[in-house]
Amino acid sequence: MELGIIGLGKMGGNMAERLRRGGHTVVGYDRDPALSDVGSLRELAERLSPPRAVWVMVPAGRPTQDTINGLGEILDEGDIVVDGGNSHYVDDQKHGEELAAKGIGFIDCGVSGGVWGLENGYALMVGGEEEHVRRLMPIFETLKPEGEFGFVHSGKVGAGHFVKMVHNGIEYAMMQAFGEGYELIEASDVVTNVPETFRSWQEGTVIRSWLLDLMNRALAEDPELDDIRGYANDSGEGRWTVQAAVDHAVPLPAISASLFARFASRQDDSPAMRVVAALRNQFGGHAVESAKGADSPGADVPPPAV
Ligand SMILES: NC(=O)c1ccc[n+]([C@@H]2O[C@H](COP(=O)([O-])OP(=O)(O)OC[C@H]3O[C@@H](n4cnc5c(N)ncnc54)[C@H](O)[C@@H]3O)[C@@H](O)[C@H]2O)c1
Ligand SMILES: O=C(O)[C@H](O)[C@@H](O)[C@H](O)[C@H](O)COP(=O)(O)O
Repeated sequence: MELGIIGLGKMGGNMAERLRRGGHTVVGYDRDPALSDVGSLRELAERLSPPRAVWVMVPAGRPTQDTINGLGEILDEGDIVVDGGNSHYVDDQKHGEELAAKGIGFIDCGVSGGVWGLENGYALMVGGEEEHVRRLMPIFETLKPEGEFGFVHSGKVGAGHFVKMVHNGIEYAMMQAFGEGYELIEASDVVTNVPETFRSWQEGTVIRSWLLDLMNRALAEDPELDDIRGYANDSGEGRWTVQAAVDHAVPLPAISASLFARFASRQDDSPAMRVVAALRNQFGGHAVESAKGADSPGADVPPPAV
């Protein structure tokens, strides 16, 4: 079938390629003219035959909002917009209502698989009306991995991005667990072959997984991960997961801790731990380390024996 794709970066570019390989006709628009097939959103719409389907694959927030506003002006009744970016599910409900007022359908689609999706397929988590999802099925079939799994129509508008958000929350906690296990094994004086240990876990263990495979790939490239600073960014999904947990009063200790660990990774020094150190010093005379490097007067006590 015909599809317009807006945003031809790491994800949209590969998705367009996978769809073309699958026999679909794709017209792509990107604000970067070097990537774009057409010069404007309007030209993209004109190149498609009605009823049209347009897939938005740009960063969440303002770029997605602007694109959906633009499409709302250009598309006609009966057309469908899919938001495949990592948008917040609460934005979907607004986008769905705005487009529905013009007779334009809206589907939110959480996409997983990263830059590997071109070859492996993309896991798709879809929210929207049954009739709209059915129309886009040829596209979903080509994008998803081969086989039984990798596609779900999770519910109404917002459901796709809600489950993608939770998927990413789980992703945060799993990565954090691998990271903490790595740090502890590295700290031990009995384990001498750290990369080999992680490699061995790829088969037979309870924790074998794609993330573990990717960790081994990274360790094969840089066995001590010396070239990477321990600084982890986030693009919103973990925060939204924790916010949703608060809204639903659902305890999420592991995912919350993994989100906060990322925030901690961005600090050169911890104001909170300066307070802890200052208070230990105040009540117990315990030594503090000077920000300038020298120890303060006062002897620390060893931790109690266990
Ligand atoms: N990278 C991943 O692993 C991954 C996986 C799943 C979902 N996502 C989501 O997919 C979306 C795209 O991610 P990406 O990794 O391809 O990002 P990217 O930065 O590689 O590509 C984004 C593209 O969108 C274009 N763009 C930005 N604003 C635009 C606008 N207003 N109009 C037209 N084009 C515009 C940029 O020029 C760029 O080419 C994001 O929402 C992201 O969160 C990313
Ligand atoms: O399932 C996936 O393919 C990834 O989760 C993907 O969505 C992306 O890599 C995240 O945007 C990273 O999210 P953070 O920037 O929040 O780590």
